[in-house]
Amino acid sequence: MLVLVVNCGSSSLKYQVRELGAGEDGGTVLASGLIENIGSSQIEDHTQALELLAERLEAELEGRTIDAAGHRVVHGGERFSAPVLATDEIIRDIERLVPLAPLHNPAAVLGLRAVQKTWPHLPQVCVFDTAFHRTMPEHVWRYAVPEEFYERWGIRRYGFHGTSHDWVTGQAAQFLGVPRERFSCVVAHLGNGASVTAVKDGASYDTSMGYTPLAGLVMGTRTGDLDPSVVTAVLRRDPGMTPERLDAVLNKESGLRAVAGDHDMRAVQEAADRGDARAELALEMAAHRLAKYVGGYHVAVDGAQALVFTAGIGENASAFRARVCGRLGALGVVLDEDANGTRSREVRRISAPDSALEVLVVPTDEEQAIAAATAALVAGGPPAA
Ligand SMILES: Nc1ncnc2c1ncn2[C@@H]1O[C@H](COP(=O)(O)OP(=O)(O)O)[C@@H](O)[C@H]1O
Ligand SMILES: CC(=O)OP(=O)(O)O
Ligand SMILES: [Mg+2]
Repeated sequence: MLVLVVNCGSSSLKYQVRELGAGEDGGTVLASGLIENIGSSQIEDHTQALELLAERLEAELEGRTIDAAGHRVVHGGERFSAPVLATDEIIRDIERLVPLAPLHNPAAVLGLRAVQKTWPHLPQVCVFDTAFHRTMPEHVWRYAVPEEFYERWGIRRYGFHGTSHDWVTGQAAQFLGVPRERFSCVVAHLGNGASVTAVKDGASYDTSMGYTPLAGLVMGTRTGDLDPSVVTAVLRRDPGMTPERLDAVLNKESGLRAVAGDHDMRAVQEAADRGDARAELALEMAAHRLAKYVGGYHVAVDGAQALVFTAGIGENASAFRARVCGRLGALGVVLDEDANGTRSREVRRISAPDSALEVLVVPTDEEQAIAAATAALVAGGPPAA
């Protein structure tokens, strides 16, 4: 089966075509690419991007046709706890969630509609970032605010990056030879967006992102956790400030970018290595925040068996991993410096034999997980891992 995996951003579209055999997990990649600058004079909208993609695929797939499409949908609200086949009704439901994820969901809706227009009979599957976190207990997902915030506006903690946290948890359990339902760990997904999840008995118990993907860790351009009074204070003091502008500041002009002047971990690490004090401060802030979460989540899951690093920074930034693990001595974490410094695309252990917690690096693969879930739903096969 050929599955097109689509990850729509507001101005970009990432795609992969994967071939999956019967019972195969994620298959092999036949084609992949990125269409950028959607909304510019060359590519007006997502429909036009999909037309361009269809043309590219016709050339790349040499006459073979796509059997299904799987979409990453960031916000599934309370309704979706698993992947679903997209119907008109489902697409309208995702559209209704736009107020909860104004930066992420509109693009997914456009992508679903554009695929529908370009390939009218293609089965489409939605895979939600929030779905994995639907197992969080109420005392974790609640905010201590008046009840009507939740009743009227759905204000609660949802959590994101679930497809990645779920996939990485399965890989880590398998690597350690522990049955997933008896595996507890802390997963740090550190990309441009970053979140950390407490996994208890194989399921999400707590996670650092909340109502939106702004909460939690210090990220490339996002603040992470912040006293909400900062928001009201700035709105009151700056007469030119609006909620929309402040949203943009907190999401796009904060985090590493605000402190170090660059959002990219490679650039920040290089600057710190040259002795740049702001870059060093930014890294200390990011590492301190993450280490606090790891300690808290170790307690929350009654003792994690492993700490797992994934995504662009988690998989590649060995110096940042060392900086974080260096703060976890109280948990008995001991890093194997050589293993940490070795580059690889494989699941691997980077903790020393006497470490109280296993520390692993697991490459994430959201596309593979989306392809597997899509194939499983369309073929009625076994559910994805
Ligand atoms: N070799 C590397 N060393 C340090 N950081 C890296 C390396 N490769 C990628 N990164 C960092 O990973 C981050 C991007 O992560 P990624 O998971 O690709 O992001 P996205 O959320 O956009 O998918 C960037 O901060 C980048 O600097
Ligand atoms: C939900 C989220 O933060 O996604 P990304 O990391 O792709 O920005
Ligand atoms: Mg990512």
